[in-house]
Amino acid sequence: MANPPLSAPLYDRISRRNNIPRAIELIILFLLFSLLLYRLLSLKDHGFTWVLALLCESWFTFTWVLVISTKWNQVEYMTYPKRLLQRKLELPPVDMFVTTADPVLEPPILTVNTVLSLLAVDYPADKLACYVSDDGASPLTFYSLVEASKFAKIWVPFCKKYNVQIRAPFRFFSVESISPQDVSLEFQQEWKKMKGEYEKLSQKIEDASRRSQPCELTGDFADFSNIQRKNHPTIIKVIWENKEAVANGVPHVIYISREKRPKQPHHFKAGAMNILTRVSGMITNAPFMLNLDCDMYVNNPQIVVHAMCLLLGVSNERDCAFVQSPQIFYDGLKDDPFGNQMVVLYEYVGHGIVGIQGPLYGGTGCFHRRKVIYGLSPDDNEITRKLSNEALLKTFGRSMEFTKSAAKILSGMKTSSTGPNNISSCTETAYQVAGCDYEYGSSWGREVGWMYGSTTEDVLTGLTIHGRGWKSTFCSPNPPAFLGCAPPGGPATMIQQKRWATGLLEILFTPKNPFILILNGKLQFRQCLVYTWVVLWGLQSIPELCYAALSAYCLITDSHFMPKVRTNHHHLILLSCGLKIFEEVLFDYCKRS
Ligand SMILES: O=c1ccn([C@@H]2O[C@H](COP(=O)(O)OP(=O)(O)O[C@H]3O[C@H](CO)[C@@H](O)[C@H](O)[C@H]3O)[C@@H](O)[C@H]2O)c(=O)[nH]1
Ligand SMILES: [Mn+2]
Repeated sequence: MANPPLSAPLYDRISRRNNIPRAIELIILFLLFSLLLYRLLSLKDHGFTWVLALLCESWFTFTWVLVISTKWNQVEYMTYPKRLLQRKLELPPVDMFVTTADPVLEPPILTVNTVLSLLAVDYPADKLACYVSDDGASPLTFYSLVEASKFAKIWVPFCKKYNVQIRAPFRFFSVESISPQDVSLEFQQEWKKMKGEYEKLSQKIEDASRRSQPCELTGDFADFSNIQRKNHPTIIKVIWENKEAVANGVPHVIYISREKRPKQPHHFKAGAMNILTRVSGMITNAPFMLNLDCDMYVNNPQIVVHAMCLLLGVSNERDCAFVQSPQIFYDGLKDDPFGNQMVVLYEYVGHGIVGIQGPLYGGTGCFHRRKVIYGLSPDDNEITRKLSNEALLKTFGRSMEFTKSAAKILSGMKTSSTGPNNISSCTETAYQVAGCDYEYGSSWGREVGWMYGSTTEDVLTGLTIHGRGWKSTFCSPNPPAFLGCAPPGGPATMIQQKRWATGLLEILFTPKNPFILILNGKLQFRQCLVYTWVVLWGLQSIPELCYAALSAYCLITDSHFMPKVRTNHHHLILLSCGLKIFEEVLFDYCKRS
């Protein structure tokens, strides 16, 4: 096939045809309204149960309206990495962030795999830097990363030479078995060697985790001696520096454990992300940033190029503040009984949001434009005012070096990755911006960076960005960009959902809540409905619980809260249930086919 012309678009935005689901959803809405009307008309003949049923059903109808609006225009993006590479542009630098917080709950071997998969992506290594934030200040995590970066020097070339698909070794060696027919002898030998080396690495980490200290706390490890997890100074270590800026080498690896003091708020992940942003701003200052949770590895090595198709390919930057990939989990339970895979959320609701103002920021698997994180609006008329020294110091804090680097980003100046031999010197100044009193009096967490005030900092941060008038895009290449590790179900899932429900409700009590943002006119009306649905998600449990309890109550008291079958309305209810089931089956069918 002939190559497409160089001017061919880097992506396509495709609207899904969903007329049948739309029709079904509208019929269900009609039936819900009929039920409400029926209840209202016959309310005086019944007592408390009907009032309660009416209240619950009103809530369900309200959320159904929000859901219909959300799912109405479903959109997909197709990206064409080959076209981007064909253009032979100089690809922009990307800073890659990984957050980890607890070496027990998040075993370092997982973090190591995430980091290795990032180091091995198909993108020029001299344009990449990987920053790991460790909120656990754990010498074990640091030790594991040091060992992993040694392994990376053979792993990365191996992956690139054989174009390995899965570049997180623990998955590669567990999923991919070599079949002698279709691979060369050379590959088989290297595969065995690599497997042996990876086993040695995991054994080392495993042994280290059994000891009270992974190794002697001297030399590079001296900073970890006599510290407490919640009370220690900043530790920044350049684990590996790609000194000669080799495009085929291993990207820089930098370890950061921010300062923690018992009385200072640390703002959980949002705080960690802001430190990563600042420290990387002092060192590589890439215009794009990818962030991953430590338990989510890169499953599609082309993902950075896919994301660049969107970030560089949009005719107006306003259409793409960030590129979000779906959260997909490996090794889920059969048939996903706890809904951990969030299939409906991403497949239907998610694609609907993509068709409005763009996907919500999901906290992981997302590429941000650094300048958007620095508070820029799509058509910022005040940029010169923002760039005055005084304004910069007020917004970004007292570091002159950092404000200089922020000014470069805000003014759109090209920031190349730092040349050879200067990363280590930058880390000296980076200590200042990682201290816990640095943000005091600045706009971090309020106007710039990841937002504080909610444990679901991701939704709040994305909302703030949409509230400034930006749109976002969705990138779901095949194979999936990233794969994560879902809680196994049971209590772990419940604790996580409780945290999300609380965090989402907290958003209502911040000045960035969707109802305030809509007033300034930049958050689109239907996007505001999406956020309303999302932040009220936790409250849905109240009417659901009441509705479920109603049937039990009616059984005990020998009453009823559903229209009696002998009345004329039973067919409506049956029809509504039937349609709902039909819709689910249809969706399931469409997805599988
Ligand atoms: O004080 C903290 C707490 C958490 N984390 C990291 O934040 C990430 C997410 O935390 P986790 O406890 O795994 O939360 P989940 O509920 O699994 O995460 C989902 O929900 C979060 C809040 O909405 C998002 O930030 C995440 O990206 C999203 O995957 C992990 O990498 C943690 O290591 C920190 O760095 N510091
Ligand atoms: Mn998690």
